[in-house]
Amino acid sequence: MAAKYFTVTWDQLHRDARALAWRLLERGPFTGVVAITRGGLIPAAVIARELECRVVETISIVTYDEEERGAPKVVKTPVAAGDGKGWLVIDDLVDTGTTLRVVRALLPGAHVATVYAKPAGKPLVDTFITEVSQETWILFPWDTEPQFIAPIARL
Ligand SMILES: O=P(O)(O)OC[C@H]1O[C@H](OP(=O)(O)OP(=O)(O)O)[C@H](O)[C@@H]1O
Ligand SMILES: O=c1[nH]c(=O)c2nc[nH]c2[nH]1
Ligand SMILES: [Mg+2]
Repeated sequence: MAAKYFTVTWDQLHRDARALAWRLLERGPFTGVVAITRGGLIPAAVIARELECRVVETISIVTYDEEERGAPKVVKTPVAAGDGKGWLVIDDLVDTGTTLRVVRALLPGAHVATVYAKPAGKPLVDTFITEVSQETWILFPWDTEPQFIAPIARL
């Protein structure tokens, strides 16, 4: 269990992904976007829309089983992105940097961006929007659902 949780709603994710697109505008234009699946798919769709980029590729690295980290496994490589030069790589977050280390080795020329970043992974990212502490677990809207909670007075 993480020490703290940072809950992200669909609205907030959309707003933060658009803020990232604003920041990336001056770093482009890009030949295409590579989404790191699965977490990078939604921010990549928002950013590709804002940057008017129609070419979207995917790379799939499996590193976590829920909050448990394992050895990173590449289960899909991008077909069209070459060494990444001129391409924009998007992920939802960087935590330890394990996933991005693998991605950077495969696409050394790419510009790498995430919406959220934790301190240990920050050096692996070229552009990000919001930093949270290393002990915080980010809860994304696709992993959560609203539920009843007890009144504060009863906790
Ligand atoms: O910096 P790291 O310590 O490598 O952690 C960050 C990665 O972990 C999560 O992906 P996950 O492996 O859970 O797969 P998913 O995107 O398919 O959920 C997240 O989406 C990042 O890709
Ligand atoms: O949903 C997630 N939240 C996180 O904080 C995290 N770190 C690695 N992988 C993660 N997945
Ligand atoms: Mg991921």
